[in-house]
Amino acid sequence: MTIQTDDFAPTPRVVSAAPASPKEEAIERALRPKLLDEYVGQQKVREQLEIFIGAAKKRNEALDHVLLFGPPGLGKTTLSHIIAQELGVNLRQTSGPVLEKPKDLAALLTNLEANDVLFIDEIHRLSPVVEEILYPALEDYQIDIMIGEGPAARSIKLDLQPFTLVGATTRAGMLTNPLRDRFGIVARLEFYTAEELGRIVKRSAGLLNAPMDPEGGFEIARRSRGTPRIANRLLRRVRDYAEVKGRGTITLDMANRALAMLDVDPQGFDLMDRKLLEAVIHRFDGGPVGLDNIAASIGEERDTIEDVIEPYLIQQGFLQRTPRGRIATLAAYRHLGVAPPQSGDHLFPDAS
Ligand SMILES: Nc1ncnc2c1ncn2[C@@H]1O[C@H](COP(=O)(O)OP(=O)(O)OP(=O)(O)O)[C@@H](O)[C@H]1O
Ligand SMILES: [Mg+2]
Repeated sequence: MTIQTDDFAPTPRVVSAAPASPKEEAIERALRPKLLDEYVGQQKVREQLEIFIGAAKKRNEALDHVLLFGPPGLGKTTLSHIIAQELGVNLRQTSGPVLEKPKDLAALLTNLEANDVLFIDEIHRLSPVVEEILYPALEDYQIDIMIGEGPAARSIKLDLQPFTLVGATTRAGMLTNPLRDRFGIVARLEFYTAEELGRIVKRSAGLLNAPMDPEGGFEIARRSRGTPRIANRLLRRVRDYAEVKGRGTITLDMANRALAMLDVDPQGFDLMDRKLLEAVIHRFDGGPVGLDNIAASIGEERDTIEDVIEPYLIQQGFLQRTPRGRIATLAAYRHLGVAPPQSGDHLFPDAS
């Protein structure tokens, strides 16, 4: 397999978890594991799916509907493809914002073959009218559609083939209850450990024919914000760097220098992460501060902060989410080399 490398074209955020360009999406597809066995990490989710998929196949039934949620780049789309592949059925793919009208969804549903997988990305963005026809489809494999217009309009019931809906969202909290209740399997994807990302980087380097020594690979893994998409992206950047500035092999030294150039710090934080922590510490005295104030202060969308930037900072213990707002922890002060305030009461909101 030959895969084009990225050049040094600047992207808005090198550790942004969203795919940067159509070109990057093509590379991602090439690096995507195809089978459950190749899917690294997420052990609990993998074990569950293995059992449920095995059982569904044995009974020749459709798998229960699956909801996948977690921050961008953790492998939701990848997993949806794997589910269809392991079931040995077709995958039809769409997304919440694309399905504008009930008939868009009806067309997809009526074309499904028995036990197929319908993947709806960003399912929290389905419009209410579309969501409405999804309910009976999920429950009874039936849809009600309107034929004709005005006084002559009437509703007819159509039977569907049994199918599996795989829904993906970065925010399970934004799903309506009736929709969430219709998923039999709910899988929350977690950030990956450095060791798991190390395995992903090693596999990708192999597919890209990029020579890499283990220390170089581990450094990339360690600084990838727990996210496979970022690991694969940093790998390609470091590979470019090693080709131009070194002898082509990704070594620890090459990784360190390339990552410094890309402003990815030893913790794996980039400029946006540091900007956020700095704002909370310097402009809001360490917090608590509300999301909207942080958003205004650093010039980012509230949603981006909530979906993309803060989950990792929170998981790593640099930021805390409290009912009164976000708080920078002692780890954040230390990381930025700022002396924590003398009275550290607000760092421990529960103690007051
Ligand atoms: N468990 C994994 N093992 C190996 N590679 C993975 C794994 N999960 C994700 N990847 C890699 O990371 C890339 C991004 O994953 P994917 O597109 O599935 O993320 P996503 O959760 O759908 O993101 P988004 O929320 O932006 O849609 C994939 O192309 C794949 O190469
Ligand atoms: Mg996706």
